[in-house]
Amino acid sequence: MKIAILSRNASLYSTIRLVEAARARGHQARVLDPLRCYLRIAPGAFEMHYKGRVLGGFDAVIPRIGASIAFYGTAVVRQFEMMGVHALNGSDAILRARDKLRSLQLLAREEIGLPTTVFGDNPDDTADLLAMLGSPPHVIKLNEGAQGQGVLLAEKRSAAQGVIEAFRGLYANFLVQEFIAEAGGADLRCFVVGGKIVAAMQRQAPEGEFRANLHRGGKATAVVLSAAEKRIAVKAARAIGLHVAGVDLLRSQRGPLVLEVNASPGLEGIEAATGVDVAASVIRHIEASVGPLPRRRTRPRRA
Ligand SMILES: Nc1ncnc2c1ncn2[C@@H]1O[C@H](COP(=O)(O)OP(=O)(O)OP(=O)(O)O)[C@@H](O)[C@H]1O
Ligand SMILES: [Mg+2]
Ligand SMILES: [Mg+2]
Repeated sequence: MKIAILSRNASLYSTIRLVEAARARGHQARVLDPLRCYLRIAPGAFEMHYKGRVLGGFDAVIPRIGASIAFYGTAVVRQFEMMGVHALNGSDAILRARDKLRSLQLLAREEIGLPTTVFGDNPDDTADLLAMLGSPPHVIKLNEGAQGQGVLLAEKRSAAQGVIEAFRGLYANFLVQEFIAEAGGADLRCFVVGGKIVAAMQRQAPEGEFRANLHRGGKATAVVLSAAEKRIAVKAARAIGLHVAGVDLLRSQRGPLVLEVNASPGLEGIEAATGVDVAASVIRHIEASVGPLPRRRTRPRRA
């Protein structure tokens, strides 16, 4: 197979590992900066160029689309899809995952456990909005944040109100959630590939911090998931429509709760903590999805 890896940085651990795993399994792999892919759209004809040259002949594309380039990056993934190239994660699913509010609505529809969440616009409604959630502490998070940035804990109602006012002043979209105190600053990152958990780690926040993200100083260890945790992680990835997903769970008194579903989960932390060759399982999944070669679609697939 000829596989395109859409990544802004060819020297990132995740990108390097995907290239290695693809080549080790006999495929061609090429890293493309999504912002250097440009598109031509005409009736029934989709074309893409890269740094002055025509791009073509790819069987599959692995999108690694960071939060800051979601609009452009998913347009490129969509163009690949229109050209009949198999996308590991589809453009629509990536956009769903990027929007935490939309993701939580989709998860709740499937009756998947999650921290109760509220969302509102008008300052006149803030008091009632917080009352809908129950007593503090509350977690306030930017709708499109990542790496724990823009996730805050408000111990008191007045603090929550202050943060909400500040976010509104910046025209930022944010959610307010119940704080799951019994998680004790730990979360579970479940790596789902093709409807199966291939690796899982527990991340523990450092002393005095409630966010378990590795970028916030969290420490990762391999973890054995319960049957219920496996089930909910796989179900959450499916509800968002992602073939590869990093599902974040909290262990709570009422069972596992999904925090979010990430469309481009990092490989470094999880491979280091678990010793699992996650990159190889991603490539194996693409092989199974694309099927035996040679086989090239010549007509655009319907969106
Ligand atoms: N409602 C909550 N109750 C308790 N802890 C929470 C809650 N929401 C978030 N956290 C903690 O904060 C961390 C970051 O939250 P979340 O995963 O929603 O944000 P993110 O910035 O998208 O993270 P990522 O880098 O994994 O994409 C979680 O991993 C968890 O440790
Ligand atoms: Mg996230
Ligand atoms: Mg997270």
